[in-house]
Amino acid sequence: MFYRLVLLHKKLLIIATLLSVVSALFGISIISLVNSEIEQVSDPSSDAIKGLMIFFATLTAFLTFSVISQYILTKLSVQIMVSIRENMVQRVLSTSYEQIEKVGGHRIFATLTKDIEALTATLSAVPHVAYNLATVLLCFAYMGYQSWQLFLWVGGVLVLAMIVAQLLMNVGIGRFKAVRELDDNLFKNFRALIDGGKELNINFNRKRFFYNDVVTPNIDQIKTSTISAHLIFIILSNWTNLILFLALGSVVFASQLFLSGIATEVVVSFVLTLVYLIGPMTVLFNTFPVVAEGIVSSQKIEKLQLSNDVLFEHMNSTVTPSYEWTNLDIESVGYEYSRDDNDEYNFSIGPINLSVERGEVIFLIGGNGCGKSTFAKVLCGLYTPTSGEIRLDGKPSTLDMDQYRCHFSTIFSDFYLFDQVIDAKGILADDDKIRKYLVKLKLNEKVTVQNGILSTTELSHGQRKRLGLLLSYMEDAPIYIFDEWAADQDPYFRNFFYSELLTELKTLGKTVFVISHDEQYFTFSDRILKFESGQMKEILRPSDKAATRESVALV
Ligand SMILES: Nc1ncnc2c1ncn2[C@@H]1O[C@H](COP(=O)(O)OP(=O)(O)OP(=O)(O)O)[C@@H](O)[C@H]1O
Repeated sequence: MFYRLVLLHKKLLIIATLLSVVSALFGISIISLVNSEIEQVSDPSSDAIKGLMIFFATLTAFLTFSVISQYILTKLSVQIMVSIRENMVQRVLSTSYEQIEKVGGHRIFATLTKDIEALTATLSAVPHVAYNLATVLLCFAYMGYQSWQLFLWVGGVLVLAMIVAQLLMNVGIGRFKAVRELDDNLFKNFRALIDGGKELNINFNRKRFFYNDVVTPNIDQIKTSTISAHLIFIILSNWTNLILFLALGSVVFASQLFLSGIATEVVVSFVLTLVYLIGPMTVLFNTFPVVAEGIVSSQKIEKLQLSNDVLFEHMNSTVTPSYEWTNLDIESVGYEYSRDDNDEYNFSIGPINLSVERGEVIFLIGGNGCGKSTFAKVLCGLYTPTSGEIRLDGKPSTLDMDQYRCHFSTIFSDFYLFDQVIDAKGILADDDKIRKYLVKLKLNEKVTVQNGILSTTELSHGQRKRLGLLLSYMEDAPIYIFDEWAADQDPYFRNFFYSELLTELKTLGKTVFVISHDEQYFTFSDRILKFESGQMKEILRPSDKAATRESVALV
């Protein structure tokens, strides 16, 4: 990812780096100029005015190129941040629901906040590193040009420093990795803090336990690990500073003790260059922790196994369902939840065989945990079958999942309510049509709509579900899945759902799957599929004359 993002911005990066090199060249020229002026201090024939003018001209050029390159670098940082954000949102959107569920929302959330920030900081540091590295390399070249013997001496000291620095860097990265793992847990706790607000507020003992025994130890661990990680980089930074001074001292002493043939001007020039180098070298050393955190974040992002399919060309087109479909065939379909290392048991459904025709109203029934919702998620393409095949008019669902999924509109029990109402074309729906359904669902006194945007979604649970129904209705999909929609509705709306809405949808030619425990309404189904421990069998409806004893004991 790191490499890909650098490539994406290579043009600006190259321009910024080239300007940085030019600016660094002017920096070196200033040193060289000062150096030659020192040599002429005792020479009365020297033209100091001319020297001064060149000095100011060089200063101006140095300032101009520095400002321009820094401006481009800042622009680059912002662009990098924008593209990391876009890239991550695209990757999450391209990732299957299955994988997101498996990874866990808190980890994705931690990545969307923490890792994006860390990666942005690292990538933004790349040009600064390039700028300072260019300065350092040019200074080295300048020193090498002045005296290769003295340069070898300085180089040896610096290589030694770099080997130790690399070892320290590896330890630091390891410690940042440990911190990052703890951060995942912190985000999980943050989520509990918000989502569990009711439970925490009502029960003081839980609140105390959550604070003292869950959150505080987590935060303390992060504190200790972060300090220990930064300690490594403090040691690293001081070590490299020390080495620079050591190089400075060694130039002075080595030129006296071992390399006595070297001219004083050359030694002075080396000292001046090394002093000048303290600035760029300090910047480079200070970016070590930033780079380390970026590396850890980049590895963390890859570990989430988000989709790399971020080619969103088709984002500009709409997928359209076939309203005239005739056959939905579910052939030997099975699904098994993937097992975690600490899972002793994992649930599976199937093999399921079923053939559905357009316009059928099918009830899915069975006790808690028998696999109804799991089947519904497989049916609408949120989960990919682990065995068997689903075909719509003979076309396997896996050929084009987005195309297949667009045939469904769903309301699961943990549904999310968007405040933008969109129609079948994926554009904001017509206000008058929305208002008609707000009235029908008795929400018109609570919610208004303007340009397809609902005024509020802050409603009671039952009302929110009704609003969910409105959104689903406006999507105008050929197939609907309602997962215990009526469970928390009052008798009026429960009756409305089974006796009016289902009939209306059927009349419109829609196919409806209803997960239900409401036995008294089973007569509104065309077919009933009963689930038991992941297995499905079709049973007769209670109203059927030929009903068997089994059809009476439905759940
Ligand atoms: N995300 C998941 N990861 C792993 N296993 C899961 C997951 N969701 C559900 N399960 C397993 O699948 C089983 C069936 O769950 P499912 O939600 O399909 O039941 P259900 O029939 O819809 O139940 P209910 O009537 O209570 O809604 C659960 O008992 C659980 O063991």
